[in-house]
Amino acid sequence: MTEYKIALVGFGGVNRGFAQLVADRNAQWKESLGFTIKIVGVTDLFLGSIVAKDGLDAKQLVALPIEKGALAQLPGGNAEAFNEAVIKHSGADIIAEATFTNPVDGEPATTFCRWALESGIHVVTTNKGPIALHGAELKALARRNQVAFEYEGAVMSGTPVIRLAKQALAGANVQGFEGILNGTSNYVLSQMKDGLAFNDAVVQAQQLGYAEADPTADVEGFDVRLKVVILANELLNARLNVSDVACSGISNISAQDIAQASANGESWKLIGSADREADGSVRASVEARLLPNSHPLAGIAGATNAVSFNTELLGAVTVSGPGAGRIETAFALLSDIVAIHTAHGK
Ligand SMILES: NC(=O)c1ccc[n+]([C@@H]2O[C@H](COP(=O)([O-])OP(=O)(O)OC[C@H]3O[C@@H](n4cnc5c(N)ncnc54)[C@H](O)[C@@H]3O)[C@@H](O)[C@H]2O)c1
Ligand SMILES: N[C@@H](CCO)C(=O)O
Repeated sequence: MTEYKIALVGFGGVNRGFAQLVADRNAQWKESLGFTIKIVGVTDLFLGSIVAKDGLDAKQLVALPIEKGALAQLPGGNAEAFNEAVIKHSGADIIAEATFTNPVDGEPATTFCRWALESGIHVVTTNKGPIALHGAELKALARRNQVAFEYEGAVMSGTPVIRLAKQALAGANVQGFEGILNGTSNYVLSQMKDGLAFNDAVVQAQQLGYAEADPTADVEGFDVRLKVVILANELLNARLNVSDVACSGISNISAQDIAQASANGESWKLIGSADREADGSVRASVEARLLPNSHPLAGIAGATNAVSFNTELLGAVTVSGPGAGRIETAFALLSDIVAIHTAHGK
């Protein structure tokens, strides 16, 4: 029986959700997935850090109060976040990286991924920054060190669109995609349709664990822009940079605009899209669009996301599912570990 030793880098909503899954389901995974998980380290800027080579009690971690330096309350814990020591020296086989997404330079998460990969440790991450901004370099580093770099949760949370499009649609020739790729902004638009004010809807999305640390990234389209870059580079072999993608958000859509759209049988949606052009180049954008209610993406409500892949052989293939949420995104980390087990497991 394989036991994976995991260190959690960032212990906010997603990695706490992952600890919750371990607490509730580890015994079940032994039967259904053929492995179990031992959490051997946690490090978080706010909570501190801890290493326990014999394993930490996942239930105890889930119950940890969200207080500055809280990990110091556990035996052997420290109020300081010794990120490098936890990543390199906790004895982990896999690092689960879930710190803040930095849409500007992807740091410090990219450095965390480099430390792990250079040390021969697999990385699973839900952080969009390292992949959108440094994906090619990190994938090459993983290959050189014969370890995995997996990031299914970076796009559409627990809904497995990256693997689905790369593996199950291989040969169908994806030519482009359009989708609702941000749970927070879609939640805000849905709540505004039901009469809630923009700012109150953003606060609700934060409370539900959907929003980025700075929700400007959600409502101004920056988060979708990272996801468009990730999907276009993965599926269309594009080499897009963030600056190649024209980007605007939903903050200028008023309650009146939404009411007017409803009266006309239309809905506002924040759409990220990319298409291969006749000359082989890829054009991508993020913008709010007014869709007729008959459009397949118009009825996608709340934090649900959906993406429609335009394929040469099948036409449109549309996938919809959770686009944000703590447990939903923690599931993506589990699916990455399953992929590692399939490719590298004994
Ligand atoms: N929440 C979601 O629905 C969701 C979905 C998909 C992807 N993501 C991505 O997953 C990541 C984690 O999301 P979350 O909701 O858990 O965020 P969060 O804000 O709840 O948690 C992030 C944690 O990282 C810690 N952190 C930040 N910088 C750090 C550093 N330099 N060193 C150590 N710890 C640091 C913070 O203290 C915080 O506890 C983000 O990159 C987010 O964009 C989140
Ligand atoms: N803040 C992001 C999390 C998922 O990447 C969203 O709302 O979609």
